[in-house]
Amino acid sequence: MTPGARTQAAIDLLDEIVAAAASGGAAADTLIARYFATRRYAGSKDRRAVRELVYAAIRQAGPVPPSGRAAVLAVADQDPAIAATFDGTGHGPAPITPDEPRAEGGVAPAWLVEALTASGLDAAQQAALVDRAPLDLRVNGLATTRDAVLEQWPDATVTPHAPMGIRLPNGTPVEQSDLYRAGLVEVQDEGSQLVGEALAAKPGEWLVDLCAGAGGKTLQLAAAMNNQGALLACDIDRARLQRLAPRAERAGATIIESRLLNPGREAEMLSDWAAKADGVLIDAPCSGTATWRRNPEARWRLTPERLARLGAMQTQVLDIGAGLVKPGGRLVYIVCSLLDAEGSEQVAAFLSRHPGWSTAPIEPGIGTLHGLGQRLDPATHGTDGFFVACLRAPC
Ligand SMILES: C[S@@+](CC[C@H](N)C(=O)[O-])C[C@H]1O[C@@H](n2cnc3c(N)ncnc32)[C@H](O)[C@@H]1O
Repeated sequence: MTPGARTQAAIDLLDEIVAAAASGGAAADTLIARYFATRRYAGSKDRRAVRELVYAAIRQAGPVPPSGRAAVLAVADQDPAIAATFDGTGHGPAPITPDEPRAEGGVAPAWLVEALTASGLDAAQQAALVDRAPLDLRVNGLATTRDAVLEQWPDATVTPHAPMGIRLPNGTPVEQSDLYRAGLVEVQDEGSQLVGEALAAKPGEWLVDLCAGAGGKTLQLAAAMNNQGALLACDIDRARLQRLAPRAERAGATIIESRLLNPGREAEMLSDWAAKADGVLIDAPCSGTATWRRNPEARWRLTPERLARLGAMQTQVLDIGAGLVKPGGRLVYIVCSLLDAEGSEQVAAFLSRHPGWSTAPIEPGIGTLHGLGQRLDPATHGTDGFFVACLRAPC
């Protein structure tokens, strides 16, 4: 592809991404993969260049841009090499005309910036939410040690905070490596590893991962439990939960039972675990405001109405989880969002609904104390952002 054709491809893709954000359609990564699946003439360098330009344009535009062209023009204003490709030749975009609209810059739409500011994030912390994320892996303690992996993977370095974390250069084809295939490592952001440790899982315990998804944190819990005890992984999303079994097999995690829950019937379907768990992990559905580094167009999809719906889901999973915890047991609540409405305020509301419950310290501490929990954020800790709180049931 010529440089101009690559720019036009980015514009076309951004038009699709903007439309998908408005209609709740496919994610940017999926749209990019589909686009190239039907354009075999595009080589790997073309694909990389188009992808980079698409993501640069997404990161640059705080509010939803009016068009793909406006989004790329905003990048071209900062990058003369991109601006030069608007020459109207071949398959390239038409020349830039005076006063063409540009995508508005910024971190996010104005209402979200306001909510982030009210949640205590300064301008630098907000800007870092749309930085590029590193490629972090968790070493599977059931199968090996971090030192052994570091020896076999010369490109890897240790992550600064998580005891089993390693970092690789972005773009490393992890899933094609022998170490990954043998179950010695899992892709997991360092922040996710740190908050997964907040439950302080121990061998022999009975634990529930209530919102297990594809099991990223379930596998971490199984490793911390050294495959001893009972570990129940639940979710209402069949497709996600189905991905756990092959991952568990690869990782050699043998104590996991997975259970698909019917929305609205969760407590009934978990009645055999009522008041039995030593600990419950709730990695709740949330807006993902603190993982924009990985899918920056998510900030174009969030609306106040969706945020309110997510809040109702968080309240619901917290109440379901509380019913599973034995007297004196613990519940760890996690969201990958830095909005107080999804974090500390949810915990405060939980405490007012559940007399006798209290917050408990997380040892060792994670990140920065914030409200009724602790927080990690990309600017301060170099990880994805998380809010995490530990709650103790009355005895
Ligand atoms: C943040 S994701 C979990 C990610 C996962 N823990 C991990 O580490 O990869 C939140 C999950 O909560 C699930 N969820 C939403 N409502 C639920 C409910 N009522 N009961 C159980 N899971 C629910 C969603 O399907 C989603 O998979």
